[in-house]
Amino acid sequence: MYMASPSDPAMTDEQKDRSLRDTAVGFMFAAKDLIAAALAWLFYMICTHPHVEAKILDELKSLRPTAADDDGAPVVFDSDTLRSATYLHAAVLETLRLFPSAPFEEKEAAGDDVLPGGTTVAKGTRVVFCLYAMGRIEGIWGGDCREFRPERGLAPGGRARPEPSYKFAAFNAGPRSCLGKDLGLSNIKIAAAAVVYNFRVELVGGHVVEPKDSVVLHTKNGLLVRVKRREAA
Ligand code: HEM
Repeated sequence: MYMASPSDPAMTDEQKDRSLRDTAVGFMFAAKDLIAAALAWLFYMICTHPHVEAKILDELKSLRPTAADDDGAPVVFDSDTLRSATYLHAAVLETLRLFPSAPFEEKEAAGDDVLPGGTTVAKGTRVVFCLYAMGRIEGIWGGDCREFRPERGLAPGGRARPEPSYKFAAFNAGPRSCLGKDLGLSNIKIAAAAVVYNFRVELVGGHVVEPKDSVVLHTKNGLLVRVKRREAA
């Protein structure tokens, strides 16, 4: 698809090459860094919210694993099976709300415009906004916006309750939003489900976990954990 795109006839060959190169680099970063960062924060949340870990585990136990542990091999779940894991899905999105893997977003005004708050922006102005901060604004998420609460993303009865993309913008919104959203979420859930089901992950005592100031929201000092097989935990 990307070899055929962009199809804008006004683009020069050089611009097309550059667009293709940038997209390829984007895919590499997306597949590696954004998913890895999201997984680190998800496990930080799981370690610090044992009741969430218990709920994810209960949900996984209610599903049919893709590979059983008859021979002692770890149990895994595929993406089709995990489609009904709505609590795990909500926990991943809640993690991305508080710790968006891409914490900043940048836009350039295509023409003179006025932002909803009344600020005027002239054509060509670059506007940078911080998704990390947006996840912590009471006016957007309510008084408990700093709490990690997967239930926020669930309707009564446990069904997923999607938020508008302009409110939950971890995958960007509008025509340039993330093309790998479903694949990314699916990768995160497959990895998280396999680890949570088979292992107990505990933070190493005294290890300080805080965001690193960078274009991808990594943890500043990594995430030091102890991992134990569940039956031995
Ligand atoms: C947790 C995982 C991911 C997150 C949080 C994420 C987030 C984002 C964000 C915020 C953008 C907009 C960037 C910008 O405006 O400059 C974006 C764009 C994009 N993402 Fe992802 N992404 C993830 C995973 C993936 C994966 C796995 C792929 C592909 C395999 C992917 C492919 C892309 C592509 C191709 C774009 C550019 C779309 C365009 O400009 O038209 N992403 N992503």
